Amino acid sequence: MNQDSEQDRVYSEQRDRVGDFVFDQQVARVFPDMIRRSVPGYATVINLSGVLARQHVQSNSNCYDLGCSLGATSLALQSGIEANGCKIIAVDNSPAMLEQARTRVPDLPNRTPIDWVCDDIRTTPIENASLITLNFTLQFIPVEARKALLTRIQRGLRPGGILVLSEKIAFEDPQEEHLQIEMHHAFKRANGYNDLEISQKRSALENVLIPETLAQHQARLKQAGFVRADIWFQCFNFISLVARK
Ligand SMILES: Nc1ncnc2c1ncn2[C@@H]1O[C@H](C[S@+](CC[C@H]([NH3+])C(=O)[O-])CC(=O)[O-])[C@@H](O)[C@H]1O
Ligand SMILES: O=C(O)C(=O)Cc1ccccc1
Repeated sequence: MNQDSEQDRVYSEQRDRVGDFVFDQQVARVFPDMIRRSVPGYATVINLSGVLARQHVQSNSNCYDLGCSLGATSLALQSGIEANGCKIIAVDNSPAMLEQARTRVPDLPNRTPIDWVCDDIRTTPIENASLITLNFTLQFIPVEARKALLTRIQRGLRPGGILVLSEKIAFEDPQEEHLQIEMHHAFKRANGYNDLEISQKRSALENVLIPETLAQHQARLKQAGFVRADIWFQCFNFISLVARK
């Protein structure tokens, strides 16, 4: 079990009706354990976001962590940033998540400051950015709103700026889709989730987390004005892309 959170048992009891997944207090309390046991490669993607920050963050610029949850990515960015005069703006619209993020992450002197903002990433202002992360967040935005958000992100980036986009993806080939999902479920089982937990959470996420294919992501990033978008990480049906302005 993760040292800094309770064990995730949210879907362990049989439910008559499984409602839509929400980022409420019950989820916020167990979130580090839930995401570590559910997303293959999560720690790698988050830690390496810090390496990309070291490489790309420009002095006197902003970094945005969109859908920051408890602030894991913001902390990695803070450790990675070497440039001076920067600010990290961590945005999430779940009050339960942000409340915990604010208490968990200490305000350290001589480090890039983190502003915690409770807001909808579809409308929050984005400006003077050299690095923006969407780590496992775009998948929760309604599909029809994704292009407008990516376009605003592209416009908020400085020349040379990057977007780190990490997502659960779908596959065009139904056989590959099936094999990847089976491997993901095997990963969850290996991490102690039972079949009831896996299937109830799957139902809860069905209308809430909408994965798209790599081709759909890359085409839309181009439409939003990014010059290229390259995969730098994949584990089963989870990927991370770096998109360049
Ligand atoms: N419209 C929205 N506006 C703001 N926040 C939103 C919105 N929709 C969803 N969220 C927020 O996006 C986050 C997604 S979790 C990100 C993990 C994190 N990046 C991490 O590095 O640990 C991923 C997951 O749970 O799989 C949640 O905190 C939501 O409240
Ligand atoms: O659990 C899953 O199947 C996921 O796709 C990842 C996830 C992790 C944490 C909250 C919601 C979804």
